[in-house]
Amino acid sequence: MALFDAFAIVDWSAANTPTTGKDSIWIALGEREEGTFRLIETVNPPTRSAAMARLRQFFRDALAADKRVFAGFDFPFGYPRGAAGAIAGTDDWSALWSFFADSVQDTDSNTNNRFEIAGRLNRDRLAFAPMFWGRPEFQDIPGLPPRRPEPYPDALPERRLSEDRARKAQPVWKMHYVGSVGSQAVTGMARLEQLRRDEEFAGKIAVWPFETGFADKLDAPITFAEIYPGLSQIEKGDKSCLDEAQVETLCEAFGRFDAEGRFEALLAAPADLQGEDKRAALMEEGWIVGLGYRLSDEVPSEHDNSGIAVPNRRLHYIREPSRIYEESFRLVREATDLSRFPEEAHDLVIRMVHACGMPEIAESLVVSEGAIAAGRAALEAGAPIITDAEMVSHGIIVSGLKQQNKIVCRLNDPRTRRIAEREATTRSAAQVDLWTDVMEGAIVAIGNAPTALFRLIERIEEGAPRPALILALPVGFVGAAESKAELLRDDRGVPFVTLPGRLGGSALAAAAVNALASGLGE
Ligand SMILES: C/C1=C2N=C(/C=C3N=C(/C(C)=C4\N[C@@](C)([C@@H]5N=C1[C@](C)(CCC(=O)O)[C@H]5CC(=O)O)[C@@](C)(CC(=O)O)[C@@H]4CCC(=O)O)[C@@](C)(CC(=O)O)[C@@H]\3CCC(=O)O)C(C)(C)[C@@H]/2CCC(=O)O
Repeated sequence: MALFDAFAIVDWSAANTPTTGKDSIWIALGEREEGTFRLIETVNPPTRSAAMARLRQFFRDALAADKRVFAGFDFPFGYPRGAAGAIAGTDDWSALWSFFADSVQDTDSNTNNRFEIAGRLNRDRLAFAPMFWGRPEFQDIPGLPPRRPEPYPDALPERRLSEDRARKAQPVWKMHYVGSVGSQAVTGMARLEQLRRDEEFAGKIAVWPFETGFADKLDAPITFAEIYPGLSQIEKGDKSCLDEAQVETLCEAFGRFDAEGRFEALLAAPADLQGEDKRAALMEEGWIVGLGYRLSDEVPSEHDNSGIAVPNRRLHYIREPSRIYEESFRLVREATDLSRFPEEAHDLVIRMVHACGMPEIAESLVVSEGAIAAGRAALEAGAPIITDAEMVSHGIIVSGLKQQNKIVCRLNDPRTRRIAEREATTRSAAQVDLWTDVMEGAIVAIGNAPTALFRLIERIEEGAPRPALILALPVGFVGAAESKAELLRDDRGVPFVTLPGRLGGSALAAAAVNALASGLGE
């Protein structure tokens, strides 16, 4: 027998401004009718207030028609065990919801104080275990570090049991960055608790699994439950964004399961959730609909027992190259402090951070005065690009070199080996002696070998032709920091870009050339 007559599936967002489209709030609404299920409407409200207004109307209409509603929300309904006690004084989910309902200020235009709340909790109630982290790099929030601290506190668990089991789920303490759910949890719990307190709905809402004992008592007019679209493999298809596809697919899948009498199995406690773990799930951590549900043999699926089968089985990831670049550069900008660099160096910093995935390199990267202009002018004049390793050469996007600049690497020149043997040095350093004919006004990109940078400095001191720019990015433990320190001590009149210390690498050197040649485009 079907449990519900109407379904609302909500993809929540903690955005700070009114937002629509990707990464905003999406709500799919559906109804069961004569044994089948149909989607009624999918809406994309720009603010949390607008979303709640639409949901209220949906619930109101359902109550008036004596219909029972299932409402799934894609944010955590609880924190790892022990957190509710620390934050709200009682090991109980409802104390936590009350705490957020009373503390969160979330305006009709979406501005909210979620980061401040996390920072304040870290400073006082969670001072013994300041678990919250993640914020926009330049928003200074006392108590809330931008990145996950190392070492990370261990006085409270980092993950709920359900997050451990749903492999891709992120911990609720992470308030910012891709895939984070911490901010959604804070703003979401606050909004749902306010609805529970509202006279119109008080006593008519049950929160799964806390108040329903998983599937023991599913008779409330409205059931709220935590869902996680990551349990299913859903593709964007012809929808405007993945979020839209996810809410519609789950709404239809849940509605269909229920019409077939199979939805209760997704709400039941998994057989292997027992003892203290089950108690924690029921008291404070919560659970995710369908997590641990074993698909029956009649449903063909590639899933193991950690997922819900929906018709579409392709993994979800961004495939379009241009979108990957666009999204990546957007995230790099968000996470990187560019304020120290002149405008003209921004593309270079962004591309380098993009190449190694470490925004923190921007804290120590050195771009000497005039380096960017010198590099661009050299490329424009058709100067060659000299590299210490083939890897650097191969990382350079040739289509971005408007003057078809020559790329020179003499590591594998037969003469290099002979010099290396004669001088008892590396091939990387030996090849520098063969650069004389191309060095005047060139860009030298060193991404691997510290000995190549040392030898280049020696050659410049010996009076060899001067390059226009040195991209000094050797990497490693032997000589990398020392060779760069030598250049920083005295640049011998040649502009340079360098990253002090061990960090560097061929990819970074190639990315630096690519930024000079074509900015953030091809
Ligand atoms: C000591 C060397 C280091 N190499 C590192 C890292 C990587 N090197 C790779 C590869 C494939 C190559 N490295 C050579 C340049 C080779 N590496 C050395 C040398 C022995 C000495 C360099 C120096 O200390 O200045 C050097 C050989 C030489 O005689 O110059 C390479 C030429 C070796 C070879 O194939 O013969 C070769 C370059 C090939 C090319 O592209 O042309 C790695 C891919 C190895 C790997 O990880 O599998 C890696 C790439 C790192 C990068 O981003 O470029 C270190 C760690 C840089 C190290 C120097 C510092 C240290 O701590 O030891």
